[in-house]
Parts: sequence; C-alpha cells; structure tokens
Amino acid sequence: MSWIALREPPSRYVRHEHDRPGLAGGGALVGAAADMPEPVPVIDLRRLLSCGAEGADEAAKLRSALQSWGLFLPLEKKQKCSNLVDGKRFQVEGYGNDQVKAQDQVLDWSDRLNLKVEPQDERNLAKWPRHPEHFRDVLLEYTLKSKKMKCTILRAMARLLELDDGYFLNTFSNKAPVTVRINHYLPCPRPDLVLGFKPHSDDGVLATLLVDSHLCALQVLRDGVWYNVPTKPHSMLINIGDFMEVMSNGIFKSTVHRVVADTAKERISLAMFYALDSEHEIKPAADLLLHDKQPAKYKEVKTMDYMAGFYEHFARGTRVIDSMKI
Ligand SMILES: O=C(O)CCC(=O)C(=O)O
Ligand SMILES: [Fe+2]
Repeated sequence: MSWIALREPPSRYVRHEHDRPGLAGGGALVGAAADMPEPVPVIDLRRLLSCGAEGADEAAKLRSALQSWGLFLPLEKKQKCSNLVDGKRFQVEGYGNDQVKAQDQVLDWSDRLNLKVEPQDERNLAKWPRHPEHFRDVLLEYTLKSKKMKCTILRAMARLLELDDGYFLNTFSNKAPVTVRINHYLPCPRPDLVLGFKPHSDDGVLATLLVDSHLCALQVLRDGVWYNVPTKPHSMLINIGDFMEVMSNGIFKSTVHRVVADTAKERISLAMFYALDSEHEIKPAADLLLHDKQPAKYKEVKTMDYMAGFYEHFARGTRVIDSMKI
C-alpha cells in the first residue's frame, strides 16, 4: 500500500455491510465500539515480582485483568522484503498484506512486516530491512526486553492457577518461535468501510504489543461489545493468545481484537508473539482437570495443525480455537 489520494478505498478493502466498524449491533465479531467501562488494568511488574502483601496485591490485579479483558498494560516503560516470493508465492515472513485465499476475501487496510526473531538460526535476514540502519540492533534489544517481561508474566500466571511457577515457561523448547509483526496503518478516506486489522485472537501463548500512543484505534471484544482500548504513553499491552486459553482450560481467555482506520492519522504497532515448537501438543494443563467436575474444554492439538488451521480461519475472519472446543 502506498500514499495516493483516494476518495473511496478500492473495493478489495471494503468490508461487507454487516461487518463494518461503524455499525451498531451486528454479529459476534462486528458492531460499533464503546468506551471501556473501566480502564485497562495496569500491572507493575516490579511489584508483581516482590514478596509479601505488595506482590499479592499485584497478583490479584493480574488475575482480574486476565479474567476480565484478557489484556493488560505492564508499566515499563519493499520490495526486497516482500512476503511474495517472485511476486507470486505467499510466505508469512516478509512485507505486505494478507495471504489471499479467496477472490472475494476482504483485505485489511494495512501493511505488515512479519519476521521470525527466534530461534536465532532460523532468522531470514534477507527479509530484515537494512533501513533504518539500527533496525536490527534495536529489534534484537527489544526482543531481549520483551522476553524478560514474558517470563515474569508467565510465571505469575502459573502461580495464579496454582501450577508450578515454570509450568508455562517449560512448554517453550529452544525451537519455539518468536515472531515480530510491525503493522503500518495508513489514513483511509472512509474508515467506516474498512478495518485496519480484522477481528482475530492471536496465535501463540501471549503477545507483547507496542502501539502508537497518539491514536486510539485498537478495540477489544467482550460479551459481544467492542471497546476502544485507550492508549497510554510508555507502556505496553499484553495480549493473551489462543494457546494460553487452551492450556488454562479456558480460565484465561484469548482476546478478540481489531484495529479501525482513521481519516487523518497513520499508525504503527509492533507485536511480538510467543508460540510453541511445531511438534508441541497444546492441551489443558492436567492439574487443572478434575474428572467429572472440571473436564477438558479443548481438544489436544499439535501446534503445526493449529497453525495450519489458524491461517485458514484468519483469511475467512473466523477463529480456529472455536473448532477446538469440546
Ligand atoms: O495494531 C494493533 O494495535 C494490533 C495488532 C495486532 O493485533 C496483531 O498484530 O496481531
Ligand atoms: Fe493481534
């Protein structure tokens, strides 16, 4: 996508009438947005790590954040890269728009750069931009910091479920992929007709999300209502992914979210996704199951099968996790 003066978005981007961001009502994944009845919970990771009453207070806040919104803010601070090989064959890594799986598929009003950052020996550096000059160093430094945050949060989440501290962390082998997605949303003359990012929940265990603080465009779905997520300078959002919903047997829900476009402002966001080894079997933690009283709510599935389903569902605007429910 590039800068051109348009009065109307091209038809490939125009969402079906029942599926536009400005409409009230609509189906489960559509409708107008409201302001959140309460702010997105802010979790102070330093307090979360401390012992005693302070740590317990912060853990209680984390529990409520996870169970109400499935997202929270921890305090803390072209061509060469194309995702089309030879201009034709789609691969997830690289720069561009969604994979087009059907002629009538509506495209998102955005471009994305997807890169695998870990395992290190699987980095495809040919897809990494050389400009700005420090892109690579900054991304790698960010990767380290984001990983620390992910570890702290996953330990705290295991504790909340009375599992071993390392329960979630131990599911990551040294082959577990960490990917980054940089989303670029351009202004749109008719934001009421398009979506910057269609409704979805993230694959993986969790994702850290850094968003432009000058434009509020991310929305989350709860009980059939879309809510605007207010921006907060110098903070990051944590999104619970589908794998966590399955592993926690539905106690922690993955967040369904979408991004709306704006008439005047462009926006950039950076999401880092923590997924699992392709051979890993994703399943509810055995210690959370009790025969008749608390049966498994999700079928066991190999990560690679989940991922294959994910892209199919994503293109259609549906959720693969719904097909895993028992
Ligand atoms: O741009 C955003 O705020 C959200 C991006 C997102 O949901 C994603 O990359 O999966
Ligand atoms: Fe997302």
